[in-house]
Amino acid sequence: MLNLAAFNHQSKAMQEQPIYIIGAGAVGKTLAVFLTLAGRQVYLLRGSVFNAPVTYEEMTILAADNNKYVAKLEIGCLADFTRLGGLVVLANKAFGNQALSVSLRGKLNGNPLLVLQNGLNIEKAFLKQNFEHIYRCVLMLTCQFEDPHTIRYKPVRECPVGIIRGDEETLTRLLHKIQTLQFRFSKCDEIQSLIWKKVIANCVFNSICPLLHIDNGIFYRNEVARDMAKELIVSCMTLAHAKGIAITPEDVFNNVMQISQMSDGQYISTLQDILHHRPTEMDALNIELARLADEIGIGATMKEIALLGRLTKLKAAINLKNM
Ligand SMILES: NC(=O)C1=CN([C@@H]2O[C@H](COP(=O)(O)OP(=O)(O)OC[C@H]3O[C@@H](n4cnc5c(N)ncnc54)[C@H](OP(=O)(O)O)[C@@H]3O)[C@@H](O)[C@H]2O)C=CC1
Ligand SMILES: CC(C)(CO)C(=O)C(=O)O
Repeated sequence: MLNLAAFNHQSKAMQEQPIYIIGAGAVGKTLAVFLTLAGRQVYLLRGSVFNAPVTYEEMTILAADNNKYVAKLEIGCLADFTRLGGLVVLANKAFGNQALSVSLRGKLNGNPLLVLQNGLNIEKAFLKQNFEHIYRCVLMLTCQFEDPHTIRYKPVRECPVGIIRGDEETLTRLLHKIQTLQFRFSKCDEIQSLIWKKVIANCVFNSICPLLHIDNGIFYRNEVARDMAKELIVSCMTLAHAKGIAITPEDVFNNVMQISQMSDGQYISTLQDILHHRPTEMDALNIELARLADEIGIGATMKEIALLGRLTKLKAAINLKNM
């Protein structure tokens, strides 16, 4: 049974602790601005750099309601802390998780880790390192740099958060801690099906949009693109069902259409990566789904998903070489 006095005491303690956001990119900076303006103590830490001097940046978030949210952010590194005394939020690229699971080991002291990244099985490294509290958020928003100090932010809807390893009480407390009016989170009991729904949506968006060099609204505006999305979604169902994930193609398609409409004009994160000559997260999207299908002998069902993933990776690699 829930001990209310103890819960309230721990909630108050967590409210007073800082929040550490790892990954000073579009999502990390957007969240840091909203939390700072809501009065939380926030440390934004570089994900790809372990040790460097602290810097200060004024960031402006342009929201969908045309309001501007401005805050000064302090940006440091993991080496500045021997211990992280509060909630740790991962807003770095998921391919950095293996190395981060090693540099974060021993620094969390039982504090929760909240993963804000796209992809399937991205929590694996932290599970292997026996992190006690791992929570996963499915991001339903877009953040895009307009210039180095301005980010255009379009939320789609509340971002669900569920337990990978941990407990309900900690989840409730951490949601309370990171909730703001502009960057909304909600508690979710079935996080695995939402992860799969989003990953399949990402397989469609994060390959087709970069390959066409077009914004997210294409599926909402164009019938041919919409039909392609439907075909790709249907092709993922055999794998999802074989993995015990109870989702329907209609669920995923509606998700794609909602994201497409709400983020019309924004570029998908993978296209932003390619345009900035950065590596992509394809290995945790199309390539991971194709790998899982191969593993259980149904690789043929994922041929198109795999090919789109490989083409997107190739486009990113060519762009990296042409820097
Ligand atoms: N932008 C968007 O609209 C959306 C993004 N997402 C997801 O959110 C996550 C963050 O994306 P976003 O903010 O757009 O990405 P950005 O590239 O803007 O920022 C990610 C940050 O990750 C860090 N990073 C890069 N490489 C490594 C590495 N090898 N090891 C550790 N850290 C690394 C860098 O941090 P630093 O500079 O601090 O070193 C970088 O600033 C991704 O998983 C993305 O898929 C999901 C939905 C929408
Ligand atoms: C599909 C979308 C826009 C939703 O948040 C996304 O995940 C991305 O930009 O990578």
